[in-house]
Amino acid sequence: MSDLLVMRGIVKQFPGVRALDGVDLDVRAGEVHCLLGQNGAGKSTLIKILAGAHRPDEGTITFGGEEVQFANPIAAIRSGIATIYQELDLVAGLSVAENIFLGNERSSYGFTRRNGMNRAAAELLARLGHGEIRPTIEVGRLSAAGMQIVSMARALSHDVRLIVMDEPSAALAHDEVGNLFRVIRDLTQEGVAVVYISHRLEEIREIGDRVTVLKDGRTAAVGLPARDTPTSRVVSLMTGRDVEYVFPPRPAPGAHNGRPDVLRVEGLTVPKHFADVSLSVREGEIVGLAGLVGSGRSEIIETVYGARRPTAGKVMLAGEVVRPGSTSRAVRLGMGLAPEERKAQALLMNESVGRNITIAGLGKYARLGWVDRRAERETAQRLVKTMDIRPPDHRRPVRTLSGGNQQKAVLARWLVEGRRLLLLDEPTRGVDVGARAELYAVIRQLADEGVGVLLVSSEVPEVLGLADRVLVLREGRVIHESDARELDEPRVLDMIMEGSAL
Ligand SMILES: Nc1ncnc2c1ncn2[C@@H]1O[C@H](COP(=O)(O)OP(=O)(O)OP(=O)(O)O)[C@@H](O)[C@H]1O
Repeated sequence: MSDLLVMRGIVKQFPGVRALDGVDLDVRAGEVHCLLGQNGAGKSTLIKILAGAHRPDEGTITFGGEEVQFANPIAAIRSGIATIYQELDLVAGLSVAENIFLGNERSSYGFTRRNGMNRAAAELLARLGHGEIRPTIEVGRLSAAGMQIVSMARALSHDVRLIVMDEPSAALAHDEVGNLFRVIRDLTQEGVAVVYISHRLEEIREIGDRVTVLKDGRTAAVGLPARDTPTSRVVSLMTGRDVEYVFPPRPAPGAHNGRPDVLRVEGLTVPKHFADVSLSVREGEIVGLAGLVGSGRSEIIETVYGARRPTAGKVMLAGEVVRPGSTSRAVRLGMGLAPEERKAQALLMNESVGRNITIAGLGKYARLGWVDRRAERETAQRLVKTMDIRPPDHRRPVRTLSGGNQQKAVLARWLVEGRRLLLLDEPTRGVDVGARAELYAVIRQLADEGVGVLLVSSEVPEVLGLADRVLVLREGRVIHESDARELDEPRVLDMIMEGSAL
């Protein structure tokens, strides 16, 4: 099979960082080519070059046998390359059909009537196996999975031959990932090539044909067979070390019995999201919530934090009632929340990495109205090192960091001492395998120091591997609670999926 895309010697320099230092990539028509690498390895930069969002400083790109240069994203998509980013660039207030044909020349003069556009949109959605999505509804009303399908329909509206997907499964629930894979397989059957970025290695094995590994802006391996390359080899190419998902050792079962509750939640109800949820987290204990997207898991965490008002029930932190609707009181009482939508909810994009880390504890560095800059700086430096944030410079604007490194900055914020309870919503989303292991170790160490942790993750192995105790949620209710060691992945999937099959 001939190569559809050939990238050779791609170099991209940012101020102070050589993000790409001579990268090669070959992609064949009809294959799923996975792009792997640690946070900051250069994956996003490489695909932004393909998408026409960045210009390379050096190197060549050949697409369909011709050398190409993309001046802007429209040029890339018109040549047949579409990119689907994690933060989908859809306009919430426009309809599905309007979004699909946004920026497409067919939208301005191709359709004489709105009906024509809606019909064409319906055809594309049906081709993706999602004929149930109505072209006329507002995109903002769809689920994350639905929006992703609309983005793909938009790509297909341009007759693309290559679709680049940046961590498409990160925002999806387990069953939705299955749907996505079906859509990808149908597309590759038609000869469309897919470049697929993910930090979940088991997915790569399932959907990938070949793998290219980036490390520190260089190609560590080109086009390895996805199914026949041992995971240990892929991981050592990425990290230069032999690590896999390693969970830190846990205290023996029952070790937390008799210790005081940091968090107590009784009969908590937020209509339409969850009902009558009771749970507790003891000092030093990690409690995991397992459930599908939409099971109420993130909403429970937000309500505990005071960001949502329950209609019934109460939340107590170390014996004190947390008043609903007051997140500042929750923070004062010693809660920390790392929310799921980190960029929108948590990061000050134009501020430095250091300030983003120390912001929650700023009161600590202020004396008589002066901020103790040295103490603030030392804390920032220490946490940048602990979390292995790259590049290791706390003065950089956080917006120039790769996605995974931004993630680590948000989590680092809550490692500033003095927290009694950490609420972690998808703490490792977008974080590479090497950093995951470090993050797990940091979370366990905090617990060993007495902090209580309430953890939400879509990755069942993560909940089972890290937590001491697990609560399984289905449709807003707790349907099971036990020691994590008594459960295995198939059993938990069975419990959480049962409801979705109804
Ligand atoms: N606009 C920018 N200005 C300065 N540096 C940047 C910019 N964009 C990216 N970088 C740097 O380039 C390097 C590569 O980042 P990139 O986003 O490509 O990594 P990535 O492999 O996609 O990581 P992740 O898995 O975390 O998404 C990082 O060191 C990052 O900090």
